[in-house]
Amino acid sequence: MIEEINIKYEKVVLVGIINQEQDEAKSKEYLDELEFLSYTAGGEVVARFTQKIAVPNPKTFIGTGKMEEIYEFVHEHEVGTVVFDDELSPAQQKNIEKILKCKILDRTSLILDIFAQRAQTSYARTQVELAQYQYLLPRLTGLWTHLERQRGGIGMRGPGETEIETDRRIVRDRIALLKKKLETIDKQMATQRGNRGALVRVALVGYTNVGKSTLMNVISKSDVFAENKLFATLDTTVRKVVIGNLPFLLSDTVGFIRKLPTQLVESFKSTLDEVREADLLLHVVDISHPNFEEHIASVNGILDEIKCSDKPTIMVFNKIDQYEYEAIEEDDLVTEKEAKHFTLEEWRQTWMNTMNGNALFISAISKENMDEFRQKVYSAVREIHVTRFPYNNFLYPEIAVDQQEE
Ligand SMILES: Nc1nc2c(ncn2[C@@H]2O[C@H](COP(=O)(O)OP(=O)(O)OP(=O)(O)O)[C@@H](O)[C@H]2O)c(=O)[nH]1
Ligand SMILES: [Mg+2]
Repeated sequence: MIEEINIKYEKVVLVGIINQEQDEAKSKEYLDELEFLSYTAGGEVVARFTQKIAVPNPKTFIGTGKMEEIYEFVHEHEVGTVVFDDELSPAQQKNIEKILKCKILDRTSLILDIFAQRAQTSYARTQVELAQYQYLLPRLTGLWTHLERQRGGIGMRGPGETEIETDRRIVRDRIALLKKKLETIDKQMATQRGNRGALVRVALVGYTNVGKSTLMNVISKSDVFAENKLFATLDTTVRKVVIGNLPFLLSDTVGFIRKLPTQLVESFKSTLDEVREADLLLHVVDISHPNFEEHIASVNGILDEIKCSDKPTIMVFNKIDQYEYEAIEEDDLVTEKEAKHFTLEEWRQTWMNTMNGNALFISAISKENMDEFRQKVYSAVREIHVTRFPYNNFLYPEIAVDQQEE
């Protein structure tokens, strides 16, 4: 018998909405990303459904007609999972499940699922487990328990409610336990970080799949797992890197994403501490991605959330080898120039021009502009170093990095 070696992908259907905040094009981009997320989680997207809806239906998120359409498709094609791009309330999730009679996920639960799949170390697993239980807790409520309890009285005190209460207690206990476990690990990690001594600390941050690990491998000549899936990295890797004559610590960490579940931000506290305690951030951007400006905004939002937006930052625009723009024909006087028509040179003249030279354009894969990258990082690290250790200056006289390389 021939063994089946192909990975079995689950059939998945995506659902998104179009409204004032997200027009058709935006909605498509979000669904593209959701498709990539589904694929990373092991799902093959067989159809997408979108609905123009100003205010989501409080009970079922989308309208009845659209729901019927999805129901028919799902049952005709034996689809097991429907993924919504937006966060569903526990009640909505339950209602939709009843109607569609299949597994219902939203963006948050999908991301949590990927994290769960990819968590390697017991530390990462504990963090993910905590986030999952926090997501689960409000969803343990029976749909009507809230109302029932308010009404109380005869016939409303059933075993159902008690069961839910017991379940909830178990989950709460588990959450408390996991939090304690993480606290202990956090303390250990803080000590470890403290033991790393006086070296300047640099952290790679950025949207998922932009090439942080690849860049880490290139500059530290290490071998960090990189692949074309989302959230390849969950644990932080720290390497000592020497550029010119200057040693510093470089950490590669979990990538960010639009609407990163808050439960994850919270439980990945220690992983993110690496970013919080860094002296310098290298914000890596995939400039070949049509949505890269929005990615930057998402990352900045999370940096803000973890109080890191004031840190010295170098913007590293990666994947220039893959950058493409749409040319406007010279005799085309109608098409208005937008972001997708910019050449790299034109991009440099936009807001990037106001970054005081703290914007770099590289390719970690084809190693373009790596000398400029090294020189820039070297200068920034050196500046932090000599400010911190003014008497140590003589150890590191300024040098031109490229002359020192191999
Ligand atoms: N064309 C091109 N591809 C690149 C470049 N840098 C990285 N990649 C590819 O982009 C994909 C993602 O790279 P990673 O290094 O895993 O990205 P990451 O930012 O660490 O991703 P997460 O850990 O998931 O957050 C891989 O397939 C890399 O080969 C580049 O400069 N050019
Ligand atoms: Mg990575």
